[in-house]
This record gives sequence, structure tokens and C-alpha cells, in this order.
Amino acid sequence: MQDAHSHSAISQSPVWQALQEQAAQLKRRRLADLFAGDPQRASDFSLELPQFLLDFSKNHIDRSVFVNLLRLAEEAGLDQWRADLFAGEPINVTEGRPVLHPALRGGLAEDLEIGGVSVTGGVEAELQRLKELVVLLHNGALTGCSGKRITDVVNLGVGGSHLGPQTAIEALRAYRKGDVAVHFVSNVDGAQLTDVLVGLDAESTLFIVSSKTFTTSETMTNARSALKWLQRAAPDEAVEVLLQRHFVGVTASPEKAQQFGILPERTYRFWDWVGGRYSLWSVIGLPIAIACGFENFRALLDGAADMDHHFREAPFAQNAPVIMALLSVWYCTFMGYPAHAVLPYDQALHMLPAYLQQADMESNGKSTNRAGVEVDYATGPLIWGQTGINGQHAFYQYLHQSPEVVPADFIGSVTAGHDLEGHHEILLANMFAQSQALMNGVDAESVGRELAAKGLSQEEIKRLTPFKVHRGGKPSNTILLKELDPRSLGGLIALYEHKIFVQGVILQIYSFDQWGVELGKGLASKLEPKLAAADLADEDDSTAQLIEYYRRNKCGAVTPTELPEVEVAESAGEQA
Ligand SMILES: O=P(O)(O)OC[C@H]1O[C@](O)(CO)[C@@H](O)[C@@H]1O
Repeated sequence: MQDAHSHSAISQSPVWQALQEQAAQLKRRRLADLFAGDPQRASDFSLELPQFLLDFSKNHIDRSVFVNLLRLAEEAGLDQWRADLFAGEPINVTEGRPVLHPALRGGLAEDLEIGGVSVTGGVEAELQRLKELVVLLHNGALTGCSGKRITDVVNLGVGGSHLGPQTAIEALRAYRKGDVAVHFVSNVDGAQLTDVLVGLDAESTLFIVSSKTFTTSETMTNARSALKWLQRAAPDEAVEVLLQRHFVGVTASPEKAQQFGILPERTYRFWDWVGGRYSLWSVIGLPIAIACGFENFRALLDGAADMDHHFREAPFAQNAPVIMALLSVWYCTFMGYPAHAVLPYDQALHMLPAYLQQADMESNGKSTNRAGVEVDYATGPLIWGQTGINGQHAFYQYLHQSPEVVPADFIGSVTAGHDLEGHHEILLANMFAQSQALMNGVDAESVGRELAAKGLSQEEIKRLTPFKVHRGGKPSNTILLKELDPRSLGGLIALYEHKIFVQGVILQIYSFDQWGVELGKGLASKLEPKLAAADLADEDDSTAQLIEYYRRNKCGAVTPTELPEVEVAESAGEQA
């Protein structure tokens, strides 16, 4: 498979050089002028898919740049990489695995076999098991040790084993089903677990230990503390029984879940060919199915499969993930804008920026190309953002008047997710206004006219004008969904997933490993025992000083628990 891909440095290609020159020219062109000189621009630089309109006309490109960006995708061998992704080739080369999250949602053109087993068959079988669990929970048939019905489920997981499910549940707040409450604990900071447990009854609480590797220290620590909490509530109950009745495991390492004490029939599996940050479509999505019902979870998968189909089939020039990826490469790599804002004008999407931070930055925050050589260009951008209206009253000042340019994605829905009158029009008007203001800005002449109309003196106008000028020229995409429902949410998330993949292909980096998170993990487990005692001579002066300060100032010792530790085999350094 590798031979099918060229390792020649893309940054040496003529189209790369051409784009570099164009970037310098385009920086001097006003976005408003690009519209003025091209009456078809808005419609030609837009794409209407069944679930949404993508308007990418407010970007700092002209037709010739767009053509060159499409050439760059060809030059990068995107066609072949895309085919290899869907064919299950081991494109996660550094981990020697295929990348098959589309298979989890019916997104492959044809079924595949891995180790002689049908991928689609395995996925469907696991989904059916998940559905049965959801039905049991919704029917009140799942009970804890004391026979009480399970009413609360706590997902213990971090990163991809947390962000996808919670983002989707928040987004689908209008699609809740059943009366089982779902809670999330991702942080090893015990404050989070404590806060969640405070309101819960141990007899009716079920924990989902959600971890691809089942070795992530934060998640396993939370799982052990959850077990101790159950033990405190039912001191006469055997630990094994508590584990069997109050724990579910969701993992690509089922044997580790069972070592922990979770029943095989309560262990739901996925596979190492699903990256942690791409796993919400797998049994990792169990909390979504519990909170919103299995049918809505299925609709989410269907929406993602629609996007897989679009990405697989559409020519690059009409391919939403390809276009968004090319624009991102254009800004980050050619224009030199290192950040990208995600701005949902939909409260339900409030977690989307955090979700995309992991999806994008853990995938493309790399500086070694596929040939193992350090790149000489910027790779993926810093992704940040929050709901647009809250952002407007916080950091939009920076977007409008800082010398930096931060390209942005505005995301909203035509249909409101509530029935309060008058709110949605204000929300959408703000979204449209912000992208317009960022694009056009306001020049000194217009500011002067506005101030004169308010009756200010010439002297005051002269003094105030420089502060009120907005340079404009700040680019954005707008994704306008018809409605935020399970299907369109699936499509939206898959759109970004494929965008991230395309960016990696073009920039010649491997998007599906995450070696960069390992170093810190290893050091944390080495330093943890040193917080209590031990010689700090091996540590750098700053770290030693911090630990010494901690030792001197910590109030009392950590309360030792009288409850027995549950033996859990942890193996470090596994990749999720
Ligand atoms: O699901 P696991 O194995 O607990 O891993 C959790 C997260 O940790 C990471 O490996 C690194 O932070 C992510 O890629 C992953 O989503």
C-alpha cells in the first residue's frame, strides 16, 4: 500500500510554490473587492447538501487560488488516500492499523474482513448488544445489587471516551428519551467525581468505564473510587457483585475490563482500528443511546454515513470536507494564520469547540512528515472557540480589531431547538452580522460619517476615528443546518472528521496516532510517588521546587481509605 503514496515533499511542488505567491497577493486584496469583481461568487463558493448549506464565499481566495488548492489535493494523492481509508488499508502507519471509523456507521462502500471476520457484521452485532442494554435500562429492568432500578448512569472516561458522547448528548437535548439520567466524569480531579456522586443513590447508579485501552490512569482511578463509593454504601456486599451489577465496560481491550471484574456480558467492545477521538460512533456512544434512545443514536450514525458517502463520491471541487480542509491549509500553512475559531450559534452545540479541539489538534498537531522528516511549514491550526453569542461578549473584540487574523467557522440552524418567540431571529441575525462585520470591517471614512451624524465635532471625530476603524478582511465559513437533529449532527461531526483527514494527507503527516500525549503521561506516573517523598535530585530545579513547595504546604495527608484496593492490571504507554 505504501508504494501507492509518494513521499516526495509536497512543499517542493510547483503548485505549492504558486500558492505561496498567491498568498502574498491575496493578503493585499479586500474581501469586499473579491465579491465586487465576481457576481457569482456567493453561489459558486457555496455548497448545498441535504442537511446544510456551506457558504465558503467569505474566504480570502479567488477562483485561481481555489483551482490551485484543488490541484494541491491532487498533487498530495488525496484520491488514493481516500480510497485507502475506505478500503481498510493500514493508513495509520506508525501504529500499523487501518482507520475504519466509517465502518461503525455504515459508511463503507463494501464490507471488509479483518482476520477473516466481517467488519460490518461485528459492528452490527455489538450495536445490537448495546441496544438490548438500552432497552433494559429504559424499561427499568436493569437493577443494582439491592434490586433497585438503575436510574443514573455515570460515564467514566476521558478524551475520546468522553467528549464525543457528551457533545452529542448536549447537542441532542431536544431528543432525550427515557428517564435514565446520564452524568460524565472525565477529570481525575476528585472534585468532579465527588460533585457527581453527591446527588446520586449508590443502589440505583451504574458506572460505564469507558476506555479504549482500559489503562488510562485518570479513568481507572475514577473507576476504583466509584467502586469504593459503592462499597461504602453497601459494606456487606461482595466487591465482585458490586462490579458485576453496577459496572459496564466499553473498551477495545475486553480482557482488561474482565480483569477489573466487569462481566463479559456487560463488556461492550470496539476495535483498535477506531481511534479514540473517532470513537463516538462505536459502543463509546452508549451514553448517547441511553440519553437519546437507540433510534436517535442510529440516526446519528446514518447522518455520518451520509457524509462518508458524500466525501467518498463527490469531486473535490464540490466536496465539503475537502473544501474546508483546503481552506484550513490555505490559512494555516500559506497565509500564516495559526488559529481557527469554531463559533456555534446554537447553545446545544456548546461543547463542539472542545470536541473539535481533540479531533483536530490531537490528529494534526504534528511536525514530522510521513517520511520521518521535520516539516518546514505550519501544520494543523490551534482550534478554539465557544458559543458565538457568549464569545461576542468576551473575545470577539480580538477577532475584530486585533492585528491577528483568525479564520472562523460560524455554525447555526434555520430551525430553533426551542419554542421561545423572538430568540432565534436575534441569534441568527447576530451570526450573519458577525461574519459580515469581520469580512467588511468599517473604514475611517464611514466611521467619520457615523460620528458626524451623531453630532460630534470635527476634533472629536478625528480623535475617535482610529479607535473605531475595523480593518475587516477576516475570513469565515458559515455552516447553516436546516435543523440540528441526530442525522444532521452525525453529518456535521463526520464533515469535520474527514476535513481533518484531508488536511493531514495534504500536509503529509499521519493524523491517526498521538505520540505527543505519551511523554507527559509517562512523566506524571514517575512524579506521582515523588509528591509524597523520595529524592528530587534527578528532577530539574523548577520541578523540584514545585514539588518541595507542595510538600511543605499540603494540609494533612490524603485520607487513607479503609477499603481494599481493587487489583487492576495497568499497562502504560498503550495508544488510544
Ligand atoms: O479511551 P482511553 O484509552 O482511556 O484513552 C482516552 C484518551 O487518551 C488519549 O489516548 C490521549 O489523551 C486519547 O487519544 C484518548 O481519546
